[in-house]
Amino acid sequence: MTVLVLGGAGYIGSHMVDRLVERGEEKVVVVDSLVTGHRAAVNPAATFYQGDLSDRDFMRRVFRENPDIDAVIHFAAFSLVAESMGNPLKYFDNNTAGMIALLEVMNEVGVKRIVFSSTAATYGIPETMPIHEDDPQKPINPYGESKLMMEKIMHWSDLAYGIKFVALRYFNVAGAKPDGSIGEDHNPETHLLPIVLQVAQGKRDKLKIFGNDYNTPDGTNVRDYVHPFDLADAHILAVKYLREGNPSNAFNLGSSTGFSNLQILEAARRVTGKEIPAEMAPRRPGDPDTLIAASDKARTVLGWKPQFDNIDKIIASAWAWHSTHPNGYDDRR
Ligand SMILES: NC(=O)c1ccc[n+]([C@@H]2O[C@H](COP(=O)([O-])OP(=O)(O)OC[C@H]3O[C@@H](n4cnc5c(N)ncnc54)[C@H](O)[C@@H]3O)[C@@H](O)[C@H]2O)c1
Ligand SMILES: O=c1ccn([C@@H]2O[C@H](COP(=O)(O)OP(=O)(O)O[C@H]3O[C@H](CO)[C@@H](O)[C@H](O)[C@H]3O)[C@@H](O)[C@H]2O)c(=O)[nH]1
Repeated sequence: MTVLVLGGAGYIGSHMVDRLVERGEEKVVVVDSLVTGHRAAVNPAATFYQGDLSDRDFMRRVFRENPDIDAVIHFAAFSLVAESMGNPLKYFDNNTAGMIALLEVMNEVGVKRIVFSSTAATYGIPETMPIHEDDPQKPINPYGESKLMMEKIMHWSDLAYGIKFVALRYFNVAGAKPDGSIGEDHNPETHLLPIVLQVAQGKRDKLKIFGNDYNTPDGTNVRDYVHPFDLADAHILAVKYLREGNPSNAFNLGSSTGFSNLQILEAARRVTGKEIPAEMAPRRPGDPDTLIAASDKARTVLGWKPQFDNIDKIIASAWAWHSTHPNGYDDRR
């Protein structure tokens, strides 16, 4: 059997590919346009194709050349909340329209299983915390809306074409392979933890904390952090779940513990031993106050057991990457 990983040169996708290759149970094929990803992040044991998943002819060729593909794991999307507020069509085009093109080709070639990156951003401003999978999904930014549309498209494609899906709604992803060989390298970087660690490295002067007047204990946003290896394990379990003939489903993936932006800063100071200067700044548009997952459904139904259950451990793994790769993959285009 072969698994096709879309977006496997990206931050989370590269950890997925690495995990699949090290597990050694199936062949791994990667498709990535490298629009935000890095060729060097892809484990060399995987077969790599550079191209855009919305290019139907290209995707037909990938499936033709790899006839044993029986499941697709789909990470390839744009994912920046703030950017999506200013340029929503970029998100509906790459994320939502990309999903339509992909499902068309999957249906044509008869591949009927897909595990896909959804997000906590589909819930918008939750009415209760922690967030359960059947809570209302009312996104407050175009990124979250683009992902919710992808979930709905998959629902109807299941009914019409029998393409079974698992939507994995990640909360905030942070950390890296603990040996420091792969990690997070976005340009521009907008995520909290890599920015905090770039300040620790001396690459930035200070952290700007976006808003301290939220309805949270210390006024800064609260988020739930999950490690990419734990996500990768959940994807492996989700593929198994679909191969066993189970129905389409959606699962939250988080630690069920919230950390405020100030708590992340304090933890990073503790782990790195660096001062990490910071200042308060205005709110960033599109940020909900608090996002914390109820993730017992993934534990019960999929048998998911996250290993990175401690924020210091997650931050230490990210620091292993940042401190040894001050310029990331060093392949700026
Ligand atoms: N990072 C997070 O905290 C987080 C949280 C929730 C959900 N997600 C989702 O997880 C997925 C991966 O996120 P990431 O942080 O690794 O992002 P990333 O930008 O590092 O990775 C995305 C990868 O997909 C590729 N790609 C994008 N559009 C493509 C296209 N049309 N065709 C082919 N390749 C394409 C990019 O080149 C990149 O390698 C995304 O779908 C994102 O929405 C991320
Ligand atoms: O320089 C910075 C960067 C971020 N933040 C704050 O840090 C928190 C986390 O922000 P960020 O790391 O950008 O993640 P989110 O915007 O919460 O979004 C991430 O987590 C979501 C799920 O919760 C996913 O859907 C998105 O794809 C992913 O980017 C937010 O309160 C930000 O305002 C700062 O204060 N200063």
